[in-house]
Amino acid sequence: AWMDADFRRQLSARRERVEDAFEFEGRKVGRGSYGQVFKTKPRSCADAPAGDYALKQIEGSGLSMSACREIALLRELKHPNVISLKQVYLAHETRQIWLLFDYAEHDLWRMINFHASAKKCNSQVSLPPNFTKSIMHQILCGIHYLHSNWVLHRDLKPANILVMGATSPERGRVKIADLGLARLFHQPLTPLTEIDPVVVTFWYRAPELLLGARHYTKAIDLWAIGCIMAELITDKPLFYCKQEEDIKTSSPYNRDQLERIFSVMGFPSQQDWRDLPHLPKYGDLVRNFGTGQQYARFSLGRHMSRSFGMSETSPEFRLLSRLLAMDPLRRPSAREALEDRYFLEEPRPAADVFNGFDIPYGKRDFISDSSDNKDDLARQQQSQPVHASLQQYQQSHQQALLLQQQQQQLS
Ligand SMILES: Cc1ccc(-n2nc(C(C)(C)C)cc2NC(=O)NCCCN2CCOCC2)cc1
Repeated sequence: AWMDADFRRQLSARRERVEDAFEFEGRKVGRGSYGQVFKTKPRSCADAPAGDYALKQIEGSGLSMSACREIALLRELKHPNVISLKQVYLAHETRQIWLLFDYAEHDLWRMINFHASAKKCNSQVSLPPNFTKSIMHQILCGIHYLHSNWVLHRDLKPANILVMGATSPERGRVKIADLGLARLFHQPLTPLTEIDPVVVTFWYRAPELLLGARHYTKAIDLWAIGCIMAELITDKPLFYCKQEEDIKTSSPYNRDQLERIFSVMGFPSQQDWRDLPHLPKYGDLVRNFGTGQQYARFSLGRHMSRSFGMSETSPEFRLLSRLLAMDPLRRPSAREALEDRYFLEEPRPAADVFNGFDIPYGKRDFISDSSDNKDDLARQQQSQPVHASLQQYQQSHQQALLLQQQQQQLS
């Protein structure tokens, strides 16, 4: 061996083992094709500051391409709105790779589901008036940082927008992450189902990708941010489209998803999107949709005003319609979006998206090893039964109100 045995033994004896430094048995919060994630705290002997951490055990062994990319990428990036890699552990015996992150208790997927369920049971959950604006501002700050470092996200969706919990010093701060399928190739045409059987959603995919665009662009990330903004406002995925169980087609062209986009946005005319006819799947588009006359009366303004009473002249709507321009060349850059009037007028975006309000969401569930992957994943994506966390929230909220009244009587 190139390293003499005695020296190797010394190194191995001194190397900090992840299981010696952290306690994570039975505290798995995530699992997918990319690996598994545990919620953990440092043991007293570890030199990590107190607090919650996320330990990601990378799938497979040795320095796989995806492990290499994640480590190389994350160690270069440092921004308050981007997940930060704290430490890398290499377990030599098992050739396992562990990544240590600050733990994020919440994510937009679970938060939006919580509000959607609360609406269904007619329970009001009070949120600060600048909630959506604060989240949007921090997503755009994070994406502006990534794009200025020529990093494209490629898979922005609510599940990848994390928010720090009440016990974190960064309470209510957005952290952009990528929990999803560790894509082996960065071509948008790789059928994701080859990598992971979990059904992927196309709800956040820009129209040019669905029409065969061969390369990801910054504008593709901005489209997804527009979809997330609409979902924060309405608690519903804007381009919700039922998913076929197993997506057989490896083609990027997804007729149902395009149909949903057109029934919200209307059909793009020549002057709306000059380059449309040059896209690879334009032939399929014409074959399936003709001249799109049947969508003539649809528009985003009509959709948002009819279903959510949003005024087409409000700054909120104007930013949304800029982000959701069908022609990628007409979408704003992250910087241009941050300079939009929406962020300059009251109420201003806040550093803590909860603005000091009680955080109503439950903690992440731990997933056990017993049940098989699919159920796990379904349950893992389920938030804690809403009524439970809703009751907890209402009780703590009632107590807070009662306390406030007593204090007022006293003062
Ligand atoms: C192959 C691959 C996979 C992921 C990445 N990746 N990329 C990013 C961006 C946001 C910088 C683009 C973040 C990650 N990794 C990641 O979020 N990791 C998961 C962090 C786990 N959370 C930490 C906070 O608490 C909840 C769990 C890169 C390459």
